[in-house]
Amino acid sequence: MSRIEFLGVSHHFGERPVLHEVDLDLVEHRVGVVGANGSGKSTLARMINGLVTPSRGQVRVDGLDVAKHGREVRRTVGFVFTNPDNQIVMPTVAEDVAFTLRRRGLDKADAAERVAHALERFGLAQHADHPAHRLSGGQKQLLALAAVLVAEPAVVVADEPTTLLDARNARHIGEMLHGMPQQVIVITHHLELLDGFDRVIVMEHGRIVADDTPGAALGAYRSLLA
Ligand SMILES: Nc1ncnc2c1ncn2[C@@H]1O[C@H](COP(=O)(O)OP(=O)(O)OP(=O)(O)O)[C@@H](O)[C@H]1O
Repeated sequence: MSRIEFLGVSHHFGERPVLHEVDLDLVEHRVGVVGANGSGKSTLARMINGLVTPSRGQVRVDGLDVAKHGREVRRTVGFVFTNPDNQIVMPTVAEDVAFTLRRRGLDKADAAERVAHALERFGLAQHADHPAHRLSGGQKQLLALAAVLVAEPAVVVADEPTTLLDARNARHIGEMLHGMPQQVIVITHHLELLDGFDRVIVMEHGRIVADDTPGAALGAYRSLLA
């Protein structure tokens, strides 16, 4: 597994403080992050691959300061957004999955094989040449995940990947995330997604208020919500 460290991380957007002195050392296979709306989860997640740079402190991935080595870190950390429409950039399903690989300079035959394998794995093979925007919401989320995973990142950060999905597709994406060999960091309001995870972090007002096994952490979170 990779090692993701937050060292004294604070953040503010303009005048608004969003994270306060966060210290974390994440080495587990599956880590969940929960918390009320606006508690700072997405900001925390985005710092892992440099989409947000902390106002103070440092985030490191395998010892590399994300603020200084963003490009290198993004080869290790794949990011799945809540809304797949923000992530789909090419006209067809296969082209979208191939896009990351093309940017990495893979030769055509090698890339085509990896794309075919990714589409197969995510049940999208029969849609390879279809327009990506015509897929259903669940299929789009699968496409977004396939497009990230085809590059074989060591870490996948997924920010509320099931929020837009119906229960069946949410379960499917949940199973995918759970079964992946990669280190997975999942931000979610769907607490059942975190069953069997190794560690769950609870955030409130930009602070970590619980950090434990899913049972204990989610118990603490439910008490907070009550
Ligand atoms: N780019 C931005 N500019 C200004 N404020 C922002 C920006 N992004 C987030 N915020 C603010 O930072 C705070 C934390 O937002 P964040 O998205 O990290 O929370 P969250 O826990 O992921 O919330 P949710 O569960 O609603 O997605 C919120 O008050 C939000 O309005």
